[in-house]
Parts: sequence; structure tokens; C-alpha cells
Amino acid sequence: MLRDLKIFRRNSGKNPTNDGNNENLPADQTVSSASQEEADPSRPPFSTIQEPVRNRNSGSDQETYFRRRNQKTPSKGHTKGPDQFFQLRTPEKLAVGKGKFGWVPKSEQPGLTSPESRDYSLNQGPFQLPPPAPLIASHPLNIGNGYCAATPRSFTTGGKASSVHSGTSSTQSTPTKSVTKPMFNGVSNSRATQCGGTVRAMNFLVSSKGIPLSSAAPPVYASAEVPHFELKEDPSFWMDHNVQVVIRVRPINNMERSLQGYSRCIKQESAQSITWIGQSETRFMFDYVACETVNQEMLFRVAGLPMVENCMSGYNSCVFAYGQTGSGKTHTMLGEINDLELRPSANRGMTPRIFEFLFARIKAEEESRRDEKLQYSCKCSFLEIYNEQITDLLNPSFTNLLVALHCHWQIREDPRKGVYVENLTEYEVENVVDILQLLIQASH
Ligand SMILES: Nc1ncnc2c1ncn2[C@@H]1O[C@H](COP(=O)(O)OP(=O)(O)OP(=O)(O)O)[C@@H](O)[C@H]1O
Repeated sequence: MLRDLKIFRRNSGKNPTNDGNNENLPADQTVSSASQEEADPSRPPFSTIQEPVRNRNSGSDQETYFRRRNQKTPSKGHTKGPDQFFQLRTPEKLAVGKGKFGWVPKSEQPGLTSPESRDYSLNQGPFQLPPPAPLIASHPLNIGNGYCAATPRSFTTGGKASSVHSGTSSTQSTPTKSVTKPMFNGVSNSRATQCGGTVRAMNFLVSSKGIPLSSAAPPVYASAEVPHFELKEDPSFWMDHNVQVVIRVRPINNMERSLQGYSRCIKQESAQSITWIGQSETRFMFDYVACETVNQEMLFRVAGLPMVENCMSGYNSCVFAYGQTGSGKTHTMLGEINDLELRPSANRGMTPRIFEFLFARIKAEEESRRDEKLQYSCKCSFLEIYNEQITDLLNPSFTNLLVALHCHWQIREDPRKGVYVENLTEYEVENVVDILQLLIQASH
């Protein structure tokens, strides 16, 4: 996929987000501005942005613009989880080669027939809204994955009896660590287990408190149809809590279906909870649980858009994806990024959507404050933190692993700039295509 992306042109000057048809653009600039103004003044902004500097065009002391630093710190692990749980690995992963960051060209992904993998572009002009996400009948939910930054809300499970109990409602508090493993196969920490024809892929500990739900044996959730749960867009997503956890359930793939039919180990009951159907049922609560019928656009609106607004209000935003191999991290975070400029796919993921929206917001902000000659400067860097070593992925001298091992940079903290990595390569970026070009460059 990466090799095929010849369409990217740096600084083409064409902003794909400005034709008014893109669903990720702020529909009403006043709304966006309002949310910026409504930022809680009691929240001390991090020291990374809103630093007035001299206007680079006019040279006037009175004309300032805000220079924004982009201190993304994408990290990745080179190691995958243990491979003994073969059925958790998607066939795609075994069959095809991946880029440095595990991206697999769509054209090389056999067997996936979910609606997300369909080529919508045939019926789509540029920047059209994606077709409505159909209720998926043939792909029951199977594996949970999430882009998350914290432990889930407290959960409990009993012994033999099915139990569930919701504890603290804040993601900022760590749930109880005491664990009562269900009989036979318990949900283990960050470990997927295979038992009884169902795939278990929850990654969190469960605590020992619990209110029995039922003493009956847990049912096997094996329906072809899965319920759909709407996610509510909440503008205060990042305002109320510093950390939010979103779980996304991906559709079952062909291999899983052929191996285990529609058997699955989890069921969803709301847009905030998901239940592991084990020997003891265990319900997990999160800020959002996106069922498999939630599409990329909706996920962006729920989780990505508020992060951009958070940035525009002067705060740092960070998102990372966590989940076992094949659970959908790349799909969620990157998705289909072919032809972004001309025919953006409805299946493009969070990253392209976030930057489309960010640059649209910046443009709107600059236009609305033209009198002040406000200008934003966006710079992008791309680094890897692995084994406590930092590698500058945009450094031209980064040619092979040997070189990379010798390219170490220091993380420093500056009272004015905040946390930064010394000597990290930075590129000016003006649109989402610039960003993704660098992402691709860095991934080689
Ligand atoms: N929500 C989804 N809807 C449809 N297909 C999905 C969804 N999530 C993942 N997939 C598909 O599942 C397969 C595996 O997803 P993906 O490559 O994103 O996993 P990953 O977590 O990035 O794996 P790895 O850690 O091995 O790189 C891909 O073919 C992807 O298109």
C-alpha cells in the first residue's frame, strides 16, 4: 500500500478539505471557535503552544502568529505477542508482507469481506459522505481492540456464577487489581486465550467483587447479527477527563468464521460496556465501546474531533492504539489512505481525518483573525522510542538498523518549549497529504 502511494505531492497547495463537502470539516466555524473559547480556564495549558512569535511575513513586532510545535512521539513495539494463539492471528498477517509499521496493502489482504474492505470509491466522487454503515449480518463481533490510554473502569467477576459489578466511573482511577480468575480459562492480563471455540481477547484484569447475574451456564453468543449501538458525540470528550478509553470491536474475518462459525466470546449491551462470556461473565465498562457497525467517520467524530479542538484550545493531545495483532489498530488509526487528495476513502482512519480537520480549523482560524495577521506554523516530526532509545525516523541518515542504533537523541524539557527531543528532524507541513507523506517516508 505504501509503495503504491505515488499520488502524494508535498505542498501541493491544494487543500482537500476546503471544498465544503468533506464530512470532517467544521460545519460551522463559530461552533469550533466557541468550543475553543469554552475551554476550561482552570486547566493550565501545557507549555507547548500559543507562543507568540514574530510574524514571518510582515516582520512587524505587533503582528504575531502562534507557532505550533508538533511533538508527536509515536512509539511502536517491534515485537508481537506470542504466536501460540494462532487463530487470533488473521490470515492476512501470515500471508503478506508488511511495511515497517505493519501496514498491509489492501490489495494484498485476502479473505476480508467486511463492508469496511469494500471499495466504495466506485460510487463516490471526491469528498462525498461515506455510505451508511450497514448492519453487518455476516460478521459477528469477535475481537476487542482499542486505542486506549488507561486501564478500564472497575469491573468485577465472581467465581462460578456469572457476575458483574461496576465500580468507579472514572477512567483516571486504576481499578482494583485483585483478581479472581474464572474457572478454567480466566481472562488474563494482556493475553488472549483460546477455549471452547471462542476467541478471547480482552486485555484487562478483573477484580474479585461481584454481583451474580445468573447462576446458569454462560451462553455462547453465536448469532449472525449483532446489535448496533450509537455512539454519542460529546464535545466535552477531552474537557471532562484527561484520559479516555475507547474500545473498538472489529468484524470477524473469513478465517475466524470458517474456524469457529459465529461463536464469539464477547457480547455488547451498550455503547459503554462489553461483556466477556466466560465461565463467569465479566462486564467491562469504558468511555466508549464502538461496535463493529460503527464506521470510521463516527469514530473520528467521537474520539478524534474533540482532540483537535483540545489542541486548538492550547492543550496537548495524544492518541495511541493498543491491541493484539490483527485486532484493527492500523485500520482504525490509518485505514485506507489512497487518493486522499482527490478521492478520500470513506474508510480512511483517524489520522487522516484528524489532520484534515486540524488544517481546516487552522485555516478557519486564520481567516477569522485575518486582521491580527494570525498565522500558524505546523511542523511534523516522527520518532520511534524502542528499548528506551529514540530514533529519528525522518533523518536522512537513517538508512538501516545499524545506523539507527547509533542515532540517539535526548528527551529534554524546556520551561518555554515543554518536552522535546533534541535535534529531531522537523518538516513544515501544510495539509494532511504532507503529514501522510512523512508518515510513509518514516515507515520505510
Ligand atoms: N473495524 C474493522 N472493520 C473492518 N475490517 C477491519 C476492522 N478492523 C480491522 N479490520 C481488518 O482486520 C485486519 C487486521 O487489522 P489491522 O491490520 O488494522 O490490525 P493491527 O491491529 O494493526 O495488526 P498488527 O498489530 O498485526 O499490525 C485488516 O484486514 C483490517 O482491514
